[in-house]
Amino acid sequence: MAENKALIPVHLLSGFLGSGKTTLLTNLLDYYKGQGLKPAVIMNELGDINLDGQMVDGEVPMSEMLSGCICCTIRGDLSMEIKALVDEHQPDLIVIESTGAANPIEILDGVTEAAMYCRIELQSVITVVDGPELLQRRRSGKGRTYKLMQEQIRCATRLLLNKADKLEPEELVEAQQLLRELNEHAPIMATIRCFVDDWEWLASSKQSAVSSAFAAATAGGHLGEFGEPCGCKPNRDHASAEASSDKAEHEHEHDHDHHHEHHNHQHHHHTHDHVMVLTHYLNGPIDSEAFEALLKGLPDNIYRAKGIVTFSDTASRFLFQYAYKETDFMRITPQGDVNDVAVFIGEHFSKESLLEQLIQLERND
Ligand SMILES: Nc1nc2c(ncn2[C@@H]2O[C@H](COP(=O)(O)OP(=O)(O)OP(=O)(O)O)[C@@H](O)[C@H]2O)c(=O)[nH]1
Repeated sequence: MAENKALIPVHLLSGFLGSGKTTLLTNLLDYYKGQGLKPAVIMNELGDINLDGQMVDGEVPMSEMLSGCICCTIRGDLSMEIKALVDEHQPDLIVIESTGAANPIEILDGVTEAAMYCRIELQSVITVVDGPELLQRRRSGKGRTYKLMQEQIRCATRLLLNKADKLEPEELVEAQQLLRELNEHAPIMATIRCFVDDWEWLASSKQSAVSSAFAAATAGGHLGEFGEPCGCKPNRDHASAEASSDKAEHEHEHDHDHHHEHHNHQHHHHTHDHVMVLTHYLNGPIDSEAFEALLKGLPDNIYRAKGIVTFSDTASRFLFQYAYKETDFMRITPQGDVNDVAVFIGEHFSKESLLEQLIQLERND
């Protein structure tokens, strides 16, 4: 009988841009599949392409929520996506990877709403913390990004202190102490590439994650009325020439301020001027050295980039990742029909000058 069926656990992966959420997701999926379980995934991207989805096994049922942030602009769709996944695939569990700019407290609303339509239960909010970046942001002052990182930490029922390979022992202790100050309850594990010895520990959570995350986030008056607004800017800039007319439309659509009605709350104001996204479709192969030089020369306020590129000097295609000055290239054969594309995420950077550099790169080949 339906009433006796166990609830489907939902795990929410949170953490700032480039902290390691997709790395964790692929590890977690391997673990679940090894256990003979059938996971399903919801991936959310600010841009209109899901590059991270390329990292996920094609057999895993996946719902892609693009061009917006599930904590605000497309939050209303989240519960419907969860219901559709459950109805269509009957997964044993669902993992949601939010955008790095999302405030998880807002997503919890979407998940609780979904619980009204299908038998699911939020079991954990796992926040992946980029250790070096957290310390760097703490030292350099109290910007909005740092505030958002703090909120993501406060909401967690489990904390992964990731990129431990880039921390000195005393920095590791400092970061652990900071996490403990921000979140008294969530167990903390230091990781390299989000590798966890005990996956059972990571995915299980005795208390109801919704109530503990809400409680942690609102404890001691840390949050304002709703906490820090998310850092996402849903304004997609399609830099390709073909998309330029589209672009004006998107800017018109999204540049005004958004007001959202929250359950049991008054209006909340998302300013949406924090994180910017530039998506540029490349019109052909580019020179690998020139591209690496471009990435190397990116200004500090572009902290994340990713994409798929074809180099004129090598045969295969590459998935590239850039996070806080570190670059990774991985040879791939993309699933489906995927264009060469580069996505840049940062704060208040000049899209025009970056676009100029990209066009120059295309011209030179
Ligand atoms: N040095 C180091 N690099 C890591 C570690 N974990 C992940 N990375 C790298 O950091 C980059 C970002 O990792 P992702 O897993 O894509 O991060 P993400 O949080 O999903 O990024 P967004 O989707 O942009 O928010 C990739 O190049 C990873 O290979 C780590 O522990 N140490």
